[in-house]
Amino acid sequence: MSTAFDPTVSDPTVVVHPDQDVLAAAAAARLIATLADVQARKGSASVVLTGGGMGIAVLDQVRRSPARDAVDWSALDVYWGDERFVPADDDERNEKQARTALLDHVPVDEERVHAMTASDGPFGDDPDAAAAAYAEALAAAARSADTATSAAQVPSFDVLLLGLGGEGHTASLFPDTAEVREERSAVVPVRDCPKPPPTRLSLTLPAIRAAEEVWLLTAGEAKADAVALALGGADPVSLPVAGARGKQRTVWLIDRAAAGKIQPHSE
Ligand SMILES: O=C1O[C@H](COP(=O)(O)O)[C@@H](O)[C@H](O)[C@H]1O
Repeated sequence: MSTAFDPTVSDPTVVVHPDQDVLAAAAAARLIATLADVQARKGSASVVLTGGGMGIAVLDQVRRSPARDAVDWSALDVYWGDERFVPADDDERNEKQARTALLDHVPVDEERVHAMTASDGPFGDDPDAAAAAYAEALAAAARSADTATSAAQVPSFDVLLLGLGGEGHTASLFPDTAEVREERSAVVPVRDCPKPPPTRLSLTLPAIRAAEEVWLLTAGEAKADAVALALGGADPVSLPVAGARGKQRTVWLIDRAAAGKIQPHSE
């Protein structure tokens, strides 16, 4: 699997901030401005949220920003790129963390908050059924969008946020797995994950690549090897984050420590 010379996705841009606090504040400002711009243009916007330390720190900064109500929260569709398949009130759940950091504090339309099902939800402890249900919800949203073709499996998300692990996972796509090779489904169940909790749900790389803008958010020296390898053109099967690209923009928003091993020619 490769993204080299793929005309349907964008080349990465890298923005390096001095430290993780500046990064979180700057990414929050960028997110507010981008969603407000999209809403001015189209009337509504969509965002795909991520879990992980930096993803949640950015939402926390959006909540704290005096500019946060530049976004019309009632005209925003909220999705997730991955979810830990645990009970709804488990602190590990990405949805719960996002609600605590931001969504519980802004007037989102709950009908437009599209969380992945929890393990105590309507499908019980069945990640296959939960993944299939999320895929169907995405396909239905794509069918109802003015700009989508009837064949679209997912909406053209306006902004899709991702984090990454030191071994190169992104969303819940881990290296050298069947899930990272998945070409047909938009959403997959993921079992036996090397990072706990072991069972998760994840968008696939083709679903991620349907986004207009993909933003990779990460900080710290522990991520520096993965960042450098991804920007150096690694194979997405062995380094999933290397395959995360947006149609219009792919932006790496990182701190100096995470940028420490980037080779000059790989930006
Ligand atoms: O488990 C997860 O981890 C990644 C990265 O998180 P980080 O805390 O190491 O930055 C995140 O992107 C993903 O959404 C989450 O489920």
